[in-house]
Amino acid sequence: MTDRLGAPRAEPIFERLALIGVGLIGSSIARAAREMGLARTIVAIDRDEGVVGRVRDLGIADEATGDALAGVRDCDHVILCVPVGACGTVAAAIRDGLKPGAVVSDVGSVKASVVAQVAPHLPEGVAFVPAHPVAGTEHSGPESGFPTLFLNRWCILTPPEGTPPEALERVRAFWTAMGSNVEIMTPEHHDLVLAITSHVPHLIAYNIVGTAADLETVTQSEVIKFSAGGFRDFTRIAASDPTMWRDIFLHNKGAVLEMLGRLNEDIALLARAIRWDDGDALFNLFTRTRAIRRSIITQGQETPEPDFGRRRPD
Ligand SMILES: NC(=O)c1ccc[n+]([C@@H]2O[C@H](COP(=O)([O-])OP(=O)(O)OC[C@H]3O[C@@H](n4cnc5c(N)ncnc54)[C@H](O)[C@@H]3O)[C@@H](O)[C@H]2O)c1
Ligand SMILES: O=C(O)C(=O)C[C@]1(C(=O)O)C=C[C@@H](O)C=C1
Repeated sequence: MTDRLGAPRAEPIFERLALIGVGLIGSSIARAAREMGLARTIVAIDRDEGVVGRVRDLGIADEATGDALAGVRDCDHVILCVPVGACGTVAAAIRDGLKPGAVVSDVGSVKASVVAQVAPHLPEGVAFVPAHPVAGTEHSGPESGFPTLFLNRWCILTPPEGTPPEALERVRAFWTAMGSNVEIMTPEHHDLVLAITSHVPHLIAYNIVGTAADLETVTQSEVIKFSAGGFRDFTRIAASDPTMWRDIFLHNKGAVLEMLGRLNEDIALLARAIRWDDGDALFNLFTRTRAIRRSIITQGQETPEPDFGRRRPD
């Protein structure tokens, strides 16, 4: 048995792993953990009985249940893979089932709010190591997951002060074995960085697709007919799960509004450059942004198309 980096793995990192919420991320973890032998037993938990049935049919976990309290019993690693707005409710529901020494984590796209929601519910002796795999697609549900999702992607950990080092190391080893590069930062810093690199870009995509669809002179059919290049890329992002993204914006309000303020100022500058024929200003900005795109590809954070190994084809 080897991990994603090819290192031999003798023993699982966890005995019993519970994944609560078995959609894109939860099912990808199940597949990767199973493939690499990171847990002896994988328990899949979802409040949607339809999802529980599909997880059983897919055979991606050893056990599948709709009962979170019973599902987490005896688990030494419990990962919340639900929308960020549901993390507090789930933590309260599993509290009495968590065994001493268990390590609780999550995969939420927002960190400060998740820490505030979850930490108060965790009993003494249970460690909390929040995580955010910066990897995903616009698809949802257990069928959309795949084991290489986290390969060469960042996973950001935001451990609260006083987290037992052993718990942190086990979570780090778990994500490293799935192929991620692990970085540690505070929840607040995470939320600020992700506001500009992930959250605001999604808001822009939702906005541009919504505006185009609303335009009276551009009919819906023309939007579909002519959506070839840039607009089509926006529609991929704007197809992302509405519940997940509603929760992200409501739970990272401060940082998103701060970045939007900055963005509005910069858009006003671009409008001014266009109005006054300031070609140099436009050319200089576009040259800088092209260099950023190229450096992202060089660092392996984006794979040139086609790449059906990481991202499912449309
Ligand atoms: N999709 C991405 O690109 C991506 C990337 C990184 C992190 N995340 C984060 O991962 C989490 C899950 O996202 P996803 O894309 O896997 O979502 P998803 O919609 O594919 O799956 C979420 C699952 O959670 C279940 N669920 C919801 N509330 C629940 C509850 N109270 N108890 C038990 N199950 C519940 C749903 O039934 C669903 O099966 C979110 O917090 C999101 O912010 C998503
Ligand atoms: O690639 C995509 O479709 C994504 O939206 C993935 C993406 C991102 O913005 O990069 C979305 C949200 C997650 O928290 C992490 C990753």
